Amino acid sequence: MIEIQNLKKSFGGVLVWEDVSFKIEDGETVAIIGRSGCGKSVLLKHINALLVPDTGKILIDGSNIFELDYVDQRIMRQKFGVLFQGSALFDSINTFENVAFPLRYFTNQSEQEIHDNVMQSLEYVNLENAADKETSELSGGMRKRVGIARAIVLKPEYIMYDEPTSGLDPKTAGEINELINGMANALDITSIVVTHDMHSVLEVADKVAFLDQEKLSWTGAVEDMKNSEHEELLSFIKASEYQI
Ligand SMILES: Nc1ncnc2c1ncn2[C@@H]1O[C@H](COP(=O)(O)OP(=O)(O)OP(=O)(O)O)[C@@H](O)[C@H]1O
Repeated sequence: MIEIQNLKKSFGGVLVWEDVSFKIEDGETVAIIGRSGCGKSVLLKHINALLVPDTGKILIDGSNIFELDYVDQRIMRQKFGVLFQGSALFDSINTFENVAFPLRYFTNQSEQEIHDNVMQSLEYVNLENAADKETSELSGGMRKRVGIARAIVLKPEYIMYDEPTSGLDPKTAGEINELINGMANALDITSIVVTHDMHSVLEVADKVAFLDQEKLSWTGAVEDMKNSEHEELLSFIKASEYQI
Protein backbone atom coordinates (compact mmCIF):
# COMPACT_ATOMS: atom_id res chain seq x y z
CA MET A 1 0.00 0.00 0.00
CA ILE A 2 1.15 3.56 -0.75
CA GLU A 3 0.20 6.29 1.72
CA ILE A 4 0.90 9.86 0.67
CA GLN A 5 0.74 12.13 3.71
CA ASN A 6 0.61 15.94 3.69
CA LEU A 7 3.07 16.32 0.83
CA LYS A 8 4.24 19.80 -0.13
CA LYS A 9 6.62 20.67 -2.97
CA SER A 10 7.98 23.91 -4.37
CA PHE A 11 10.83 24.69 -6.74
CA GLY A 12 12.84 27.82 -5.96
CA GLY A 13 10.03 29.23 -3.82
CA VAL A 14 7.34 28.51 -6.43
CA LEU A 15 4.69 26.21 -4.96
CA VAL A 16 3.70 23.18 -7.07
CA TRP A 17 1.18 21.79 -4.55
CA GLU A 18 0.68 21.40 -0.81
CA ASP A 19 -1.11 19.10 1.54
CA VAL A 20 -1.47 16.24 -0.93
CA SER A 21 -2.71 13.16 0.95
CA PHE A 22 -4.26 9.96 -0.37
CA LYS A 23 -3.88 6.19 -0.18
CA ILE A 24 -3.36 3.67 -2.93
CA GLU A 25 -4.52 0.24 -1.83
CA ASP A 26 -2.86 -2.95 -3.13
CA GLY A 27 -4.29 -4.01 -6.48
CA GLU A 28 -5.93 -0.65 -7.12
CA THR A 29 -5.47 1.52 -10.23
CA VAL A 30 -5.36 5.23 -9.44
CA ALA A 31 -5.43 7.95 -12.10
CA ILE A 32 -3.74 11.27 -11.35
CA ILE A 33 -5.36 13.97 -13.45
CA GLY A 34 -5.15 17.74 -13.77
CA ARG A 35 -4.13 20.53 -16.12
CA SER A 36 -0.71 20.78 -17.71
CA GLY A 37 1.83 21.98 -15.19
CA CYS A 38 -0.28 21.12 -12.09
CA GLY A 39 2.44 18.76 -10.90
CA LYS A 40 1.32 15.25 -11.90
CA SER A 41 4.77 14.12 -13.06
CA VAL A 42 6.36 15.78 -10.05
CA LEU A 43 4.04 13.71 -7.82
CA LEU A 44 5.02 10.49 -9.67
CA LYS A 45 8.69 11.32 -9.14
CA HIS A 46 8.07 11.62 -5.40
CA ILE A 47 6.42 8.20 -5.24
CA ASN A 48 9.71 6.44 -6.00
CA ALA A 49 11.83 9.10 -4.29
CA LEU A 50 13.38 10.64 -7.41
CA LEU A 51 12.30 13.96 -5.89
CA VAL A 52 12.15 14.89 -2.22
CA PRO A 53 9.25 16.97 -0.81
CA ASP A 54 9.56 20.16 1.25
CA THR A 55 7.43 18.44 3.89
CA GLY A 56 5.37 15.27 4.19
CA LYS A 57 5.83 11.52 3.93
CA ILE A 58 5.24 8.70 1.52
CA LEU A 59 4.88 5.29 3.14
CA ILE A 60 5.46 2.34 0.83
CA ASP A 61 4.36 -0.83 2.57
CA GLY A 62 4.77 1.07 5.86
CA SER A 63 8.25 2.63 5.32
CA ASN A 64 8.75 6.35 4.73
CA ILE A 65 10.78 6.30 1.53
CA PHE A 66 12.43 9.65 2.28
CA GLU A 67 14.04 8.20 5.41
CA LEU A 68 15.58 5.16 3.71
CA ASP A 69 19.34 4.98 3.20
CA TYR A 70 20.81 4.64 -0.31
CA VAL A 71 20.75 0.83 -0.33
CA ASP A 72 17.17 0.51 0.95
CA GLN A 73 15.99 3.21 -1.45
CA ARG A 74 17.52 1.26 -4.34
CA ILE A 75 15.75 -1.91 -3.13
CA MET A 76 12.48 0.04 -2.78
CA ARG A 77 12.80 1.39 -6.36
CA GLN A 78 12.88 -2.18 -7.65
CA LYS A 79 9.28 -2.55 -6.43
CA PHE A 80 8.35 -0.01 -9.12
CA GLY A 81 8.08 -0.30 -12.87
CA VAL A 82 7.82 2.97 -14.76
CA LEU A 83 6.50 3.74 -18.22
CA PHE A 84 8.08 7.13 -18.83
CA GLN A 85 6.46 9.92 -20.83
CA GLY A 86 7.32 9.28 -24.49
CA SER A 87 8.42 5.71 -23.54
CA ALA A 88 12.10 6.81 -23.14
CA LEU A 89 13.60 3.88 -25.05
CA PHE A 90 17.29 3.89 -25.93
CA ASP A 91 17.72 4.46 -29.67
CA SER A 92 21.07 2.75 -29.92
CA ILE A 93 19.96 -0.73 -28.77
CA ASN A 94 17.24 -3.11 -29.95
CA THR A 95 13.94 -4.03 -28.28
CA PHE A 96 15.42 -7.02 -26.43
CA GLU A 97 18.21 -4.93 -24.90
CA ASN A 98 15.82 -2.09 -23.97
CA VAL A 99 13.72 -4.57 -21.97
CA ALA A 100 16.82 -6.30 -20.57
CA PHE A 101 18.25 -3.00 -19.30
CA PRO A 102 16.74 -3.07 -15.73
CA LEU A 103 17.78 -6.71 -15.33
CA ARG A 104 21.38 -5.91 -16.27
CA TYR A 105 21.39 -2.79 -14.06
CA PHE A 106 19.67 -4.14 -10.94
CA THR A 107 20.32 -7.92 -10.91
CA ASN A 108 23.03 -10.52 -11.40
CA GLN A 109 20.88 -12.78 -13.56
CA SER A 110 22.55 -15.12 -16.04
CA GLU A 111 22.14 -14.57 -19.80
CA GLN A 112 19.64 -17.46 -19.88
CA GLU A 113 17.54 -15.94 -17.06
CA ILE A 114 17.67 -12.52 -18.74
CA HIS A 115 16.59 -14.08 -22.03
CA ASP A 116 13.65 -15.93 -20.40
CA ASN A 117 12.45 -12.89 -18.43
CA VAL A 118 12.73 -10.50 -21.40
CA MET A 119 10.85 -12.88 -23.68
CA GLN A 120 8.14 -13.42 -21.04
CA SER A 121 7.67 -9.64 -20.71
CA LEU A 122 7.56 -9.23 -24.49
CA GLU A 123 4.91 -11.97 -24.67
CA TYR A 124 2.75 -10.08 -22.16
CA VAL A 125 2.67 -7.12 -24.55
CA ASN A 126 2.38 -9.29 -27.69
CA LEU A 127 5.76 -8.26 -29.04
CA GLU A 128 7.66 -11.54 -28.80
CA ASN A 129 8.39 -11.30 -32.53
CA ALA A 130 9.88 -7.81 -32.26
CA ALA A 131 12.85 -8.60 -30.00
CA ASP A 132 15.38 -7.84 -32.75
CA LYS A 133 13.75 -4.64 -33.95
CA GLU A 134 15.61 -1.35 -33.58
CA THR A 135 13.79 1.44 -31.72
CA SER A 136 13.57 3.47 -34.94
CA GLU A 137 11.55 0.65 -36.56
CA LEU A 138 8.82 0.73 -33.87
CA SER A 139 5.49 2.56 -34.18
CA GLY A 140 4.32 4.83 -31.34
CA GLY A 141 2.03 2.09 -29.98
CA MET A 142 4.82 -0.50 -30.15
CA ARG A 143 7.18 1.87 -28.30
CA LYS A 144 4.64 2.18 -25.48
CA ARG A 145 4.34 -1.60 -25.34
CA VAL A 146 8.13 -2.05 -25.23
CA GLY A 147 8.17 0.57 -22.46
CA ILE A 148 5.55 -1.47 -20.57
CA ALA A 149 7.53 -4.71 -21.11
CA ARG A 150 10.58 -2.97 -19.64
CA ALA A 151 8.47 -1.66 -16.73
CA ILE A 152 7.30 -5.17 -15.75
CA VAL A 153 10.52 -7.10 -16.35
CA LEU A 154 11.62 -6.84 -12.69
CA LYS A 155 8.18 -8.18 -11.66
CA PRO A 156 7.28 -5.01 -9.75
CA GLU A 157 4.54 -4.63 -7.15
CA TYR A 158 3.73 -1.16 -8.48
CA ILE A 159 3.69 0.29 -11.95
CA MET A 160 3.57 3.98 -12.82
CA TYR A 161 2.44 5.08 -16.26
CA ASP A 162 3.20 8.68 -17.31
CA GLU A 163 0.78 9.57 -20.13
CA PRO A 164 0.49 6.01 -21.50
CA THR A 165 -1.92 6.92 -24.32
CA SER A 166 -0.56 10.32 -25.36
CA GLY A 167 0.11 10.67 -29.07
CA LEU A 168 -1.79 7.49 -29.96
CA ASP A 169 -4.87 7.11 -32.15
CA PRO A 170 -8.05 6.04 -30.28
CA LYS A 171 -7.81 2.38 -31.32
CA THR A 172 -4.15 2.01 -30.29
CA ALA A 173 -4.91 3.96 -27.08
CA GLY A 174 -7.71 1.45 -26.39
CA GLU A 175 -5.23 -1.42 -26.81
CA ILE A 176 -2.88 0.21 -24.30
CA ASN A 177 -5.79 0.65 -21.85
CA GLU A 178 -6.60 -3.06 -22.24
CA LEU A 179 -2.97 -3.89 -21.58
CA ILE A 180 -2.98 -1.76 -18.41
CA ASN A 181 -6.09 -3.60 -17.19
CA GLY A 182 -4.70 -6.99 -18.21
CA MET A 183 -1.45 -6.25 -16.41
CA ALA A 184 -3.26 -5.19 -13.23
CA ASN A 185 -5.34 -8.38 -13.21
CA ALA A 186 -2.86 -11.00 -14.44
CA LEU A 187 0.16 -9.76 -12.50
CA ASP A 188 -1.73 -8.35 -9.51
CA ILE A 189 0.05 -5.03 -9.93
CA THR A 190 -0.98 -1.78 -8.25
CA SER A 191 -1.08 0.91 -10.93
CA ILE A 192 -0.70 4.68 -10.94
CA VAL A 193 -1.60 6.38 -14.20
CA VAL A 194 -0.89 10.03 -14.97
CA THR A 195 -3.09 11.06 -17.85
CA HIS A 196 -5.03 13.82 -19.62
CA ASP A 197 -7.14 11.20 -21.37
CA MET A 198 -10.52 10.94 -19.61
CA HIS A 199 -11.48 7.98 -21.76
CA SER A 200 -8.43 6.17 -20.40
CA VAL A 201 -9.40 7.19 -16.83
CA LEU A 202 -12.82 5.61 -17.26
CA GLU A 203 -11.34 2.48 -18.84
CA VAL A 204 -8.62 1.74 -16.30
CA ALA A 205 -9.02 3.61 -13.01
CA ASP A 206 -10.69 2.57 -9.77
CA LYS A 207 -9.85 5.86 -8.08
CA VAL A 208 -9.01 9.39 -9.23
CA ALA A 209 -6.79 12.08 -7.71
CA PHE A 210 -7.41 15.53 -9.25
CA LEU A 211 -4.67 18.14 -8.77
CA ASP A 212 -5.81 21.73 -9.16
CA GLN A 213 -4.95 25.15 -7.70
CA GLU A 214 -1.78 23.90 -5.98
CA LYS A 215 -3.53 21.15 -4.04
CA LEU A 216 -5.26 17.81 -4.26
CA SER A 217 -8.60 19.26 -5.17
CA TRP A 218 -10.68 16.09 -5.33
CA THR A 219 -10.14 12.39 -4.76
CA GLY A 220 -12.56 9.52 -4.89
CA ALA A 221 -13.88 6.54 -6.82
CA VAL A 222 -14.39 6.85 -10.57
CA GLU A 223 -18.10 6.20 -10.08
CA ASP A 224 -18.30 9.17 -7.68
CA MET A 225 -16.41 11.38 -10.15
CA LYS A 226 -19.20 10.84 -12.67
CA ASN A 227 -21.76 12.18 -10.18
CA SER A 228 -19.56 14.83 -8.58
CA GLU A 229 -20.68 18.44 -8.36
CA HIS A 230 -17.12 19.69 -7.87
CA GLU A 231 -17.00 22.71 -10.20
CA GLU A 232 -13.32 22.59 -11.23
CA LEU A 233 -13.39 18.83 -11.72
CA LEU A 234 -16.47 19.06 -13.95
CA SER A 235 -14.92 21.88 -15.91
CA PHE A 236 -11.72 19.84 -16.37
CA ILE A 237 -13.71 16.82 -17.55
CA LYS A 238 -15.78 18.96 -19.90
CA ALA A 239 -12.68 20.57 -21.36
CA SER A 240 -11.29 17.11 -22.06
CA GLU A 241 -14.21 16.71 -24.47
CA TYR A 242 -15.29 13.43 -22.99
CA GLN A 243 -18.91 13.34 -21.96
CA ILE A 244 -19.68 11.07 -19.01
N1 LIG B 1 13.19 19.71 -11.69
C1 LIG B 1 12.42 20.78 -11.72
N2 LIG B 1 12.91 22.00 -11.39
C2 LIG B 1 12.13 23.10 -11.39
N3 LIG B 1 10.82 23.10 -11.70
C3 LIG B 1 10.27 21.92 -12.04
C4 LIG B 1 11.03 20.71 -12.07
N4 LIG B 1 10.21 19.68 -12.44
C5 LIG B 1 9.00 20.25 -12.63
N5 LIG B 1 9.03 21.58 -12.39
C6 LIG B 1 7.88 22.49 -12.46
O1 LIG B 1 6.84 21.94 -11.68
C7 LIG B 1 5.58 22.18 -12.28
C8 LIG B 1 4.82 20.88 -12.47
O2 LIG B 1 5.46 20.11 -13.48
P1 LIG B 1 4.94 18.68 -13.94
O3 LIG B 1 5.86 18.22 -15.02
O4 LIG B 1 4.77 17.80 -12.77
O5 LIG B 1 3.50 19.03 -14.55
P2 LIG B 1 2.45 18.04 -15.18
O6 LIG B 1 1.16 18.23 -14.46
O7 LIG B 1 3.00 16.64 -15.23
O8 LIG B 1 2.34 18.67 -16.66
P3 LIG B 1 2.05 17.99 -18.08
O9 LIG B 1 0.64 17.48 -18.02
O10 LIG B 1 2.20 19.13 -19.04
O11 LIG B 1 3.07 16.89 -18.31
C9 LIG B 1 5.86 22.92 -13.59
O12 LIG B 1 5.69 24.30 -13.36
C10 LIG B 1 7.30 22.60 -13.87
O13 LIG B 1 7.92 23.63 -14.60
